[in-house]
Parts: sequence; C-alpha cells; structure tokens
Amino acid sequence: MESIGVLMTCPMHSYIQEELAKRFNLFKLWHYPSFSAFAQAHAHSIRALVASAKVGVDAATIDSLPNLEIVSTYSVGYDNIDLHKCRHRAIPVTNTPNVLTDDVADVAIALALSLLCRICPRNSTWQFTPKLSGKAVGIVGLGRIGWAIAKRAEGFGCPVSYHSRSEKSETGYKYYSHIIDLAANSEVLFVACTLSEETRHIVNRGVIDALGPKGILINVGRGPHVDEPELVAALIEGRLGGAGLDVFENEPEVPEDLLGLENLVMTPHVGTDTLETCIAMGDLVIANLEAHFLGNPLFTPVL
Ligand SMILES: O=CC(=O)O
Repeated sequence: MESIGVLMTCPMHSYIQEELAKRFNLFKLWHYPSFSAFAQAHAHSIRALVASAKVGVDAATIDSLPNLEIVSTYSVGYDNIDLHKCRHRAIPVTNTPNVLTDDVADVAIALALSLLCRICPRNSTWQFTPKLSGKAVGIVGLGRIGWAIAKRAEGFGCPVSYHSRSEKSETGYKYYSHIIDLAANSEVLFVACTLSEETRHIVNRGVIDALGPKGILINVGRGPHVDEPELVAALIEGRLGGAGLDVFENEPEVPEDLLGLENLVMTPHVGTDTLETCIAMGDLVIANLEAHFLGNPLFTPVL
C-alpha cells in the first residue's frame, strides 16, 4: 500500500504519524504553506484523508480531492467532517469509538474533583471545599462516554440522572426529557453528547441558571455545546458555582475573561490524550484504512 496517498490534516500523536508513514505515502498538510499549495501539487494522489477532532474536513476540501475514497477520523466525534458531502460522493467515513471512552470519562471526573476539592487552586488560601461524593449528578447524553461517567459517578455514591433524545430502557437512572429539569435537579452536570445542530448551545442561559450558584458544569463533549459568553458571564457574576472545561467554543482560543477565574478548571482538549489511547486510536484508524484498501468490511464506520 506504499503508493497510496494519505493526507493528514494536522499533527497527531507521533505513533500514528510513524505507523501511517510505514504503510502509505503520507502527506502532512501542515508542511505546506496552504491547502491550495498542497492541492496544486498532490490533489490527485490522495485516496485517503485522516482528520482529527482539531482539524476536520469541509466540503471544499473534499471537492478538491478527486480521488478521495475514504475519510478516517482520529476521534470519536465527527462533527467537523462534512458527512453530507461524503455521502454524496459515496466516501465512507470511520471514527475511533470505544477505545477512548474510559479516558474521556476519567478526565470528566478529574475535572469535577479538581474543581470541587481545589486540587490545583490558583491561590493557596486554605478553605473548606465541597465534596463530590453523594452529589446529584446529571449527564447530558447517555452514550458510551455518558454511560462511563455515570458508572464512575455511581462509584462516588452519586445519584445519577440524565437527559438524551429519548429515554433508555433499564438504565436505573432517572430520565428528564427537558435539559432544564435535569439541570435544576443536578449539582454536577456533565455534558457528553454528540455535537449536532440540535445540541449546539444545548447549555444556554436557562440551563446555567437552573444549575445555579452552587452548581458545577463539566464539559467533555464539544465547546459549542455551551453558549460560552453566557457561561463566562455566569461564572463572573456567581450565577454558576463553577465549571470544568476540556473543550471550548473556538478552540484553541479561550476567552480572556475565563483566565484567572477561581471557579474554573480547564484542560486543553486532552480527554483522549493518554499514551495507551493514542496508540489504540492510531491502530483503529490504520485498521480501517487497510480494511478499505483490501476490500474488507470497515471496523468502525460512521457512513
Ligand atoms: O474530542 C475527541 C474525540 O472526538 O475523539
């Protein structure tokens, strides 16, 4: 497969870069001054594209690659991939579910603990802190990651409720069909749903106010799930108790006003960045590409 042209949209862990380069003719988009400079020289060579949560692929890019056969994203989320265009061109899309679920759930709990227990306080003034154990936990999106957060929260003795498009049978968790009701009945609200037009700004001023001045918001989904200016205002005004964020609305930009807030803990979208998981995600991307070029069924197709 050494002659098959594969384009990576942005730097990823060295493991996947090295393993792709061993198997394919690998092009790294960031080594070119612009996409058009790259496309002029190599557009016809590209048969596969590897995207990530940081840089996806839009319709114009897909249109510029006439021989593109598959898009494989090094992420579980595929909100930044133009699925409509891929479907139209009959280009299969794969992602990396399952292998990263535990990591994202771990980071969600770590953000909650670090915020509540002030594990890394910005100033070292001694003060008593709220506990996580026993707090009412709400989860927005009870998919794989939401479920893994729920299991961890149960370990802390937290009663768990959730909101999702529809009620899931036999979870044993209380279901709220309206997110506002979930927020009003939660002390810690975790956002772990897929980003879509329906869930963009699902956490708006109403939800933030329902969570209230003692409530904690943890977002390990996507930045645009939360109306960020509303979140910033609520944190500054004390209308929301605190937030733990791994994702931001305009990554890698972070609003100036967030920096320095005492009731905020941030990580730079590292929910899937453990070494073991980066390797597993890389292996899954490669397995999908190899399956495609060998004419075998894909392991984790989205389309
Ligand atoms: O954000 C990370 C992912 O979608 O895998």
